[in-house]
Amino acid sequence: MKKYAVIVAGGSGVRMGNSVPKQFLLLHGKPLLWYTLHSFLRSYPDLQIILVLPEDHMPKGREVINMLDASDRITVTSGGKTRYHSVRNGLQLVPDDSVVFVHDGVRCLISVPLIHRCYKQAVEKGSAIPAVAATDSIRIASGEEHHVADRQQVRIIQTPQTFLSNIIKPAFEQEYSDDFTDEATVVEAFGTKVFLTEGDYDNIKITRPVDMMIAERIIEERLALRQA
Ligand SMILES: Nc1ccn([C@@H]2O[C@H](COP(=O)(O)OP(=O)(O)OP(=O)(O)O)[C@@H](O)[C@H]2O)c(=O)n1
Ligand SMILES: C[C@](O)(CO)[C@H](O)COP(=O)(O)O
Repeated sequence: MKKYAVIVAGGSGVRMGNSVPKQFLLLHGKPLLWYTLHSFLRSYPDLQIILVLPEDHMPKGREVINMLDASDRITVTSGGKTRYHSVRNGLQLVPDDSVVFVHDGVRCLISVPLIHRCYKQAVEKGSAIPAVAATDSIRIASGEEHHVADRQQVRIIQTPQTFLSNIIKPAFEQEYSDDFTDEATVVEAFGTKVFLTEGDYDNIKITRPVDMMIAERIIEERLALRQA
């Protein structure tokens, strides 16, 4: 099977509150997006990347690609109004008969074993949606009202959400809905069941400044382990 990763890095990072979009912020001296691309490039030698970038930050994105010396494996396209539109732009460049990983550019701690697990399950079942169990108490709230939910039943959803191309590409031809928070919701709305797989607690999405501190620490630990 051909392997394609659509890495969406077309957002502006409002919640991070920095004038530079968070995907270009430095972690241990390298842009956050560098780590994401590096892990996917390492995962399979025959994997191609479609990198979705903000229209007005293309040169910054190209700088990151040049740092990786893998321009023959990375194709760039521009982002859309929402994450859904950015994913759709990326998918247009994915050929049929492929396995497609859709991954947040800002989940920079993605591990190669997780990428392999998603690939294997997507080939077997058509999809692999990484998920981890909730570790906090959970309440469902509506205005002033709220009630406790059984956290054993709650899963926190991550990326790379991985699909056979003949499942995900037609699903993204649907009209956009605000309910589309990830690829799983789009594919389900199209009438196809999706399958979860074990995610990874380190695979956090860098959303707010505190996430940068956590990621910096995890990267330092990984480097120390490699040097030991
Ligand atoms: N129009 C958009 C919005 C988001 N993303 C990407 O989707 C991933 C997850 O989104 P999120 O964390 O929400 O990123 P931002 O939209 O940049 O952040 P915020 O919502 O705080 O503005 C990020 O890699 C982001 O760059 C994208 O490609 N195109
Ligand atoms: C796709 C996702 O990363 C799964 O957890 C998440 O839904 C993206 O969230 P966003 O903050 O709305 O972009």
